[in-house]
Amino acid sequence: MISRQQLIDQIKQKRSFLCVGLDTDIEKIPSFLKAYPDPIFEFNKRIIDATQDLCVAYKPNSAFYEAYGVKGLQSLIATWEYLPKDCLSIIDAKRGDIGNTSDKYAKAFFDEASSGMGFDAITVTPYMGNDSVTPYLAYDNKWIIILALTSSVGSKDFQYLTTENGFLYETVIQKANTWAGADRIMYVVGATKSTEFTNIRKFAPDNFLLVPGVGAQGGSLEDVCKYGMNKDCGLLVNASRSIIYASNGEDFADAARAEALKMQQQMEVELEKAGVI
Ligand SMILES: O=C(O)c1cc(=O)[nH]c(=O)n1[C@@H]1O[C@H](COP(=O)(O)O)[C@@H](O)[C@H]1O
Repeated sequence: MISRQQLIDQIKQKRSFLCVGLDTDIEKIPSFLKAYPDPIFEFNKRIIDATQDLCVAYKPNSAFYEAYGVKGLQSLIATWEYLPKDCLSIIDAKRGDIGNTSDKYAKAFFDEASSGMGFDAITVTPYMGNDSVTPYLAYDNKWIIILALTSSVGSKDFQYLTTENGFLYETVIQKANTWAGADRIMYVVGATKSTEFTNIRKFAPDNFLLVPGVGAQGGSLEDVCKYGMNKDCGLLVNASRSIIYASNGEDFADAARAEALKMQQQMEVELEKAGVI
């Protein structure tokens, strides 16, 4: 379990707010790993070993594991067990359902004694409202990360619809702020929406924002920091494909490290610029 203050301390210590996304695709990992009993875990293990001093969070995306049934879940559990305990562990599951079902999702990803996994945080969709989110908050010291303004092209379909309180994504943030504080809730805001960050900070001045969309999706780290960084940093910037598939040869872990280092160095500059470190 990582508290808000511990996360801030980690960011200052590692001079990084990088989240490495473990979207591990059996079709994309180097073929020599297929000789191992659990190639997906073997890949993740080497990526984690190569990057853990450069990042403060890891985010396995559940779809990449669920796609392979029981074996995929075993790889996910083994990966969770291997994650360094000083890093925030985020399961990117994007769940949302009625209360008694959310209870089971929360148990699946938070309750180690039940499922073998005890992630620190989960991504959730807010569409079903308060009772779909409360079951996760019943777990002390765990985080929920609510989809607010996503990096996807389809974000315009619903998230920019106007309500009496402004855009729908603004209403989502205002409402979710009444469910718990910045010590329990983060919001997902896509890096591809960097100019919107100023607006988002009006509604979520203190919350950490999980920011996917740099790297493969083309978002700008500099712009995200310019418009979205707060006095505690307040950002976790995720990169998945650009780091983990930097090479598909035997040097993949070194190549991942080089990419992560490049991002960490840019982050250090931004943290200094903003006076966080
Ligand atoms: O919740 C997310 O993490 C997420 C939200 C969003 O708006 N956009 C987005 O890309 N993501 C996730 O962030 C990761 C981005 O991966 P890369 O584009 O490879 O860096 C994937 O796991 C996506 O599912």
